Amino acid sequence: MSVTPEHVKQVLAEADCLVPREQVEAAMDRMAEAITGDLADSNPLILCVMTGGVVAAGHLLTRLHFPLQVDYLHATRYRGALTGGEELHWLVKPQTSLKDRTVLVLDDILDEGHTLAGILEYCREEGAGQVLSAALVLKHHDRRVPGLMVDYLGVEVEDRYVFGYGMDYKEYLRNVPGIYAVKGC
Ligand SMILES: O=P(O)(O)OC[C@H]1O[C@H](OP(=O)(O)OP(=O)(O)O)[C@H](O)[C@@H]1O
Ligand code: HPA
Repeated sequence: MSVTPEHVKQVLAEADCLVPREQVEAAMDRMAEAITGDLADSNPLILCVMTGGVVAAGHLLTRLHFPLQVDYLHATRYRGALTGGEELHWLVKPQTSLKDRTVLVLDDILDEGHTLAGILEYCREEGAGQVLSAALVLKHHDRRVPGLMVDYLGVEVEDRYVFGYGMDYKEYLRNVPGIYAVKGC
């Protein structure tokens, strides 16, 4: 089926809500508290992983009340599809130097982890002093890159294709204020 606005509306209407808005907001409160406890005195650079990370970043940043800088990168392996390819495509690299910085990589979802693994490797190669990571959502399955986990996590979801709070369904539905699973996926 082609992706028309009508199709997108139907996908949303038929989707299952896995995590309602209030629970996502509460999870972000907890993440912000943990990040503040660890990083408030480290002048961190927060790296938003575009495009999916933009919503989590927007919500989380206003909960962090200490000096920090923000930059972004765009690395993608799904490129609008529901399954990811092998290769990580770097579309934009951060403009701020990572050398000796405490870097916090912030993304919407940790799924199989190839995206995050590639980004963490890049940050270390660029000379970051400390590299930490945060994801709003962790998908529960056993296909993740062995040993990979984020330092700060919002919520866990079952092994289904999810959208909302930055996560897309065929590049749509990132703006949905809740975490939903596509019917049948
Ligand atoms: O853990 P993984 O299986 O590697 O998947 C997680 C990544 O996939 C999504 O990005 P995507 O490539 O879809 O790009 P987008 O953010 O522009 O949608 C998501 O935003 C994460 O960055
Ligand atoms: O379930 C997902 N939804 C949206 N984007 C994603 N990127 C990896 N997994 C997912």
